[in-house]
Amino acid sequence: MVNLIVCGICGKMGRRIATLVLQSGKFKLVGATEGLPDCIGKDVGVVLGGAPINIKVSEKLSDCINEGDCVIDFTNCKSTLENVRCACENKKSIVVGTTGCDNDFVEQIKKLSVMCPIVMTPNMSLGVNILFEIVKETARYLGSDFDVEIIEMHHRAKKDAPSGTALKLGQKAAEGLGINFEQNAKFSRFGEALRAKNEIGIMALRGGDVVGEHTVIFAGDAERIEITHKASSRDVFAKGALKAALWVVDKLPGFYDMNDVLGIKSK
Ligand SMILES: NC(=O)C1=CN([C@@H]2O[C@H](COP(=O)(O)OP(=O)(O)OC[C@H]3O[C@@H](n4cnc5c(N)ncnc54)[C@H](OP(=O)(O)O)[C@@H]3O)[C@@H](O)[C@H]2O)C=CC1
Ligand SMILES: O=C(O)C1=N[C@H](C(=O)O)C[C@H](O)C1
Repeated sequence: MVNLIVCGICGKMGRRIATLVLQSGKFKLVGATEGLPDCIGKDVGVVLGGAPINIKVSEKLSDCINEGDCVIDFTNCKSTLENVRCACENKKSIVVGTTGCDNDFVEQIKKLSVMCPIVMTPNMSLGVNILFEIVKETARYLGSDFDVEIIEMHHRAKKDAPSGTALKLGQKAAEGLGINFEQNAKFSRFGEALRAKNEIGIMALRGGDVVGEHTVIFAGDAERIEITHKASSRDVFAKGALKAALWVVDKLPGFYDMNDVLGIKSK
């Protein structure tokens, strides 16, 4: 049984993770945190729409960290960094799903991972993690005669763009092509925009309640490959996060991703 703390319990992902945890025989929910003032101090069971379970929503991870073995964090960059620091200083493991953070954030998380095991990935679904590898391999086979374009669509409440997943898909395509992603990424187009060789285009659409959709297009002369992943429920991410928590809880300090959790060997 893994004693789990969920950060961002009143958010879209936090709610689904905590609900699945309460239905699972492998986890015990021992703590939760939230930034929303209306949610802090409430009973977690009530927050999730059920009966009280005698666990209160804390304002800070340091208020409940002693109870847990592992933390799952889907919040925002500032809060995630504080939570990773707190987990590592207390020798706990942590799974991070937060996206939209800059390179400096990633470097700081990597530095902290010398103290505790951290799984961090922009997408915890099995399908997308397979897609990452398919995209890398497809780019490698097709080479630079095929133009790579990435389109993502998410719900109207998503705060960051493009999605962390779209960025990682771009990185995977760049790896397959043997080029630098940052130097070749082209975010949206407007006005004069003749396509450069090796450009990797990334477009973000927002609207409605779309859970998460990503399409990678390889456009050649007279033929085109389009590979799409559509998530129709946040449970695919929540189940991936729980799989990561079960995996990471007894690991040595280090920085891990879903390939480690799922046993995917990137070629
Ligand atoms: N890796 C993956 O598989 C996935 C990643 N994500 C990413 O996860 C993140 C969260 O997504 P989602 O759940 O949809 O977003 P939400 O905005 O619905 O939830 C985030 C929650 O975290 C809360 N929060 C803010 N500050 C703190 C704090 N200091 N302590 C605790 N909680 C805090 C927010 O409160 P407030 O509203 O007050 O800020 C909010 O309730 C995003 O970056 C998203 O892109 C999402 C789905 C899958
Ligand atoms: O904010 C979301 O909802 C999602 N965010 C992740 C991302 O930015 O890649 C993953 C998923 O597509 C849902």
